[in-house]
Amino acid sequence: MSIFVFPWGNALALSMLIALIALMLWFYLYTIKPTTKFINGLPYLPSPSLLFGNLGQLGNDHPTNLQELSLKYRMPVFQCLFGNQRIIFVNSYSAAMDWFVKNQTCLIDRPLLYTFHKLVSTSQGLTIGTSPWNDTCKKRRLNVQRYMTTPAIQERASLYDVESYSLLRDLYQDTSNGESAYPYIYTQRLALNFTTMLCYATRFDNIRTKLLKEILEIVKTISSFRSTNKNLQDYVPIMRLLPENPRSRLAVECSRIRDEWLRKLTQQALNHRDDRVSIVGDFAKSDGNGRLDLDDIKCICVGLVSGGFETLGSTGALIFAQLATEKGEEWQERVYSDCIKHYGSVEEAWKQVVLEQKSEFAVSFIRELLRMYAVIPLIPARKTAKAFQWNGATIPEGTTVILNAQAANHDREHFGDTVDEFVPERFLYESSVNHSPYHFTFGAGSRACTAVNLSIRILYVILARSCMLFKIKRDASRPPVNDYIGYAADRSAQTYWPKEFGISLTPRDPATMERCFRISQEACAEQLSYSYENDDVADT
Ligand code: HEM
Repeated sequence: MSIFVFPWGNALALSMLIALIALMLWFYLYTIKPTTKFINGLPYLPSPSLLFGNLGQLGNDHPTNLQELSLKYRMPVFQCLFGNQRIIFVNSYSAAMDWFVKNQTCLIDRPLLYTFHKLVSTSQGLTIGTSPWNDTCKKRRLNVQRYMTTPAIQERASLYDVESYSLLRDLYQDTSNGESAYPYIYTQRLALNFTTMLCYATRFDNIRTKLLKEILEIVKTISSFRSTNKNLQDYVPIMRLLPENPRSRLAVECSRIRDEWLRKLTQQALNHRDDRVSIVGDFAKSDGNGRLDLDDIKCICVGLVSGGFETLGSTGALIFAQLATEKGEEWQERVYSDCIKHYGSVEEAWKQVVLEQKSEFAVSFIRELLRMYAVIPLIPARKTAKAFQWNGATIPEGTTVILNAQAANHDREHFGDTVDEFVPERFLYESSVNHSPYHFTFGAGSRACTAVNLSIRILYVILARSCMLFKIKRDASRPPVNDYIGYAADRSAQTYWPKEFGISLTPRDPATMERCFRISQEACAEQLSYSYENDDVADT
């Protein structure tokens, strides 16, 4: 018998029906209805599912699948749905120029992400790279530029010196017993030290320091919260309501640990404000009357450390992955002879490469390395700050746009048939590709990486100094993977790092190596003494 025959039953059924409709409406509005409208006139990815949008078509490797779909449907730019979020992907060199260079003022903003911005970044505030465009972000970005100018880079030449020396010293020591080493951990330390020296005047001399390991782990985990395919809760809101979301718990825990070591490093820099040069020290000496307050400085520093260390660490290791190929032996000789030609002798080259990038071949090699491996293949999302027209479509304000740098860097129409090969001479001669932007690995336009020149300089120093002193050999039992897709250890990460491989370093001439090492030891005695391990205030 049906309940509908009783008057009270009718009321109950009606309430239940209303509740059900309200629930469905809420469900639709909260988790299914796209956050922004379909953009007329802009191509789109077909067949989105109700709950996940087009995410199901992108598998584990978003950049490569987006690149393939763009080629398959002949759409360099398309809109698609990630859960209920509409996102535009830009996948070719010329479209990247149109969107991110020509229309850069329209793309100056960044969207907020649920996991990264609501869970991870609550305590330290937003870094430059993750902040929407506002007066605070503008002020911080302008201040960071002060440390990235050509004179500022020259002034901090000792940083390139001390870190490249320590890298080669340890790689040599750890492989001189006939063993091979995976250079990534060494280049990670170089990158981390580089940024912690800049910000806090502290470095890690011992590659096995516990805090160093902890930092490397935490920063990697934190950056994974910005990856497009590890954070379903960013795009499918219903996931946020699940009671035990392990990703969210991990996010909160990581941010707590990070705050703790940042507090230690900041304290250490404050303690050394009078005897060491650092961004935190600069601020402290100005007695807080400068244009930045302590919150600004903390945010700038955490942004520089996290922005710099993974990208630079990965690209640095990829130098060795290329030098350890068969052709790499020839390239080592070429860097060596080009440096001798320009600098005169090994010792002179060792001293001068931190000040001048005279070897055109080494510069072209680094550019090609950056083009080949976009270590952040999907550039962190931008948001349109104002509407603009593209190919007849109006792109409204508030739209999320992501540049697929991997696809743009491997655009056959722009780079020709050798696009997927590593050609270190590519940017050496007059050619249709030898102009800025050479590639999109640093992003482009108004929110491009602030540290392009500084990064190229340190990569140049690593390459030149390695080839001046050593012959780099691969471990045949664990050779590097060099293709631009297969090289990445985890294709679902936001920043890629190379799969494990082994190299060893054999000195070209042991006596010259010793002399060059001594030159750096003496020139950088002070910086070497800034080691975290030596500092008794480390754990205060
Ligand atoms: C090989 C090395 C590096 C690569 C490939 C790289 C790549 C990138 C990319 C792709 C972006 C986003 C750009 C965009 O949205 O268009 C970025 C932003 C940024 N990077 Fe780098 N980066 C590197 C090194 C560094 C270093 C060493 C530092 C600091 C010392 C740094 C600091 C920053 C900052 C502060 C931003 C935020 C810019 C903004 O949003 O306004 N980067 N980087």
